[in-house]
Amino acid sequence: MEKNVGESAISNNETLLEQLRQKEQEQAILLNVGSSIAAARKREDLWNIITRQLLDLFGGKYYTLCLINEDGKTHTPFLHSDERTIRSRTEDSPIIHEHHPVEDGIFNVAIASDKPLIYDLAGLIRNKNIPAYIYHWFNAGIKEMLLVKISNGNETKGLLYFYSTTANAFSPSGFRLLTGIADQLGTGISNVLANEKIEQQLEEINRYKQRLENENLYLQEAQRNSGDFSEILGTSEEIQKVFTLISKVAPSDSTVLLSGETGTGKELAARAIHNASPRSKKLMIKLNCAAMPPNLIESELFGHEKGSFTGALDKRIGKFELANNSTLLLDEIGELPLEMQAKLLRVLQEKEIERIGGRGTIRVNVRIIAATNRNLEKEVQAGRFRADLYYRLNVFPVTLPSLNRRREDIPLLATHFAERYARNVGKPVPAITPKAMETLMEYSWPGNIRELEHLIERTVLLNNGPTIKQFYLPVVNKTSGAVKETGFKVQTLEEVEREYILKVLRLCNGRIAGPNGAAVRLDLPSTTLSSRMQKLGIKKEHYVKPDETDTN
Ligand SMILES: Nc1ncnc2c1ncn2[C@@H]1O[C@H](COP(=O)(O)OP(=O)(O)OP(=O)(O)O)[C@@H](O)[C@H]1O
Repeated sequence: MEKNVGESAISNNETLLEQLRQKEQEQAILLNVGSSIAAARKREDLWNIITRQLLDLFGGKYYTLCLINEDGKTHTPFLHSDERTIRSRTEDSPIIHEHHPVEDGIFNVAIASDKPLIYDLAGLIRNKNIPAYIYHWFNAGIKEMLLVKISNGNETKGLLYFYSTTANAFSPSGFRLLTGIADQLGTGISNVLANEKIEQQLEEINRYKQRLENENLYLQEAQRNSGDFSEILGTSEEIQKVFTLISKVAPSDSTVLLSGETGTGKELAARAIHNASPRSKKLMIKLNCAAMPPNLIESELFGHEKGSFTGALDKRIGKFELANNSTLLLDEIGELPLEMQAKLLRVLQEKEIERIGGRGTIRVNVRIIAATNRNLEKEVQAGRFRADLYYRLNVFPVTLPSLNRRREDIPLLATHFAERYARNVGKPVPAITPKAMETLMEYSWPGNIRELEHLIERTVLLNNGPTIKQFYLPVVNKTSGAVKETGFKVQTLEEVEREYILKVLRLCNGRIAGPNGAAVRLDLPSTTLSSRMQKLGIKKEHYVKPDETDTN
């Protein structure tokens, strides 16, 4: 009897010792895993801890860690085993599903329980209304599932599921350790989420910084260009009429519609109006309606909120907002797609804009100057331009004369450009001989002042000596302005480039950007192609048949 008492005392001691050892072991594990969790800053750190340490420790093969969403009604996988390693006969992977209901008969039960729960899957699927993911796991050969609630203090964050391919893999003896680790995971997850938020905010700040830098560059560029446009030259009666109109309209807030052939100085006139207006302290903002795909014009004009459409990675301030209390030049207004015409009209009427994806309207005070080389009246008759928008823009029309109609200004302009470009390249200013000037006077100037300017720039660069004796102009029939049939026509590189771009544009059905656009064929960024086209005076009507213009 005594011996028995002694034996049971020994065995009691051994049990106590065993329990003590187990507790010490658990504490060592808790300490080890706990310090790894405390050091975790990124999601992948936690993924590594669960995948490499916890699965083995508790006898699981796969796991999913789901967090309750802000709505409190759904949960979403936050971390899970590598999906490629899970082979299930159900094609539909529950892991990739974004939202699962909390009240699914399993999740809600497990988060309400103080202890971890073990489920036998074969038994579970005999019940009705079992969530789809249980079938998925069953089909992947899962026999048992262990669930433990994840909390941070009093806040229930979610649930950790362990899955085992063998029966009786999980044991309640590990519950104390598992609960301890789950608590640490709760804190670890909160840290990682806070860190992710900080990184996201930093990224956002960097993007804003980048955007501000871009806007700053744009403004600096506009400022630089405005220096070039400060003077409209000409003494002809035609240009004097324009001066009078500009000086009359400039001080007001009236909308101005500038028309005239390409290169006649519409943008220059717009800058002159702005510079002579009370808004001149602010920069004039310009949007070229033809130089970008129609779907981008809206966001260029009105801006967009981050994520408002695919590709809207950032919030963007539109030109209307940038031009607040200043002037907005809508260049090539005749190219504006009909749908955008309606939106522009609304803004002009309401004087408020709404960013794409924005929640409210923003009041703006913008003076509009529109420019076009199309005959807008004809465009209205052809149904390509809204009559109501035309009347709203045509408050104060100013037509810039073609160079043909102000030939007497050619010597003044040619001398001015020769001076400017010689100074630019550090050469002495060349004089233009009367004979050379005569050839300029005889030419038809389809590209107007821009063409004259480019010719002089080229000539100044190539010219040696103190005088320009000759200009290399396309050979034209003086009366008809047509090129002579000489078999071979010497063309400037710029003309060849112009023709070649036009050919490619026609080949691409007038498309500039996009996979089938001319920019791709020419291996150029579409913005570069658009600015080349602008420099070369290439207009839409040069490469799109009139009946196609509004569909392009
Ligand atoms: N009267 C002028 N005096 C001096 N330079 C001028 C004059 N008119 C135009 N220019 C010059 O000619 C070039 C073309 O002018 P601008 O860009 O204003 O023409 P545009 O009519 O707006 O052309 P587009 O319709 O092709 O946009 C510019 O470099 C400008 O400096």
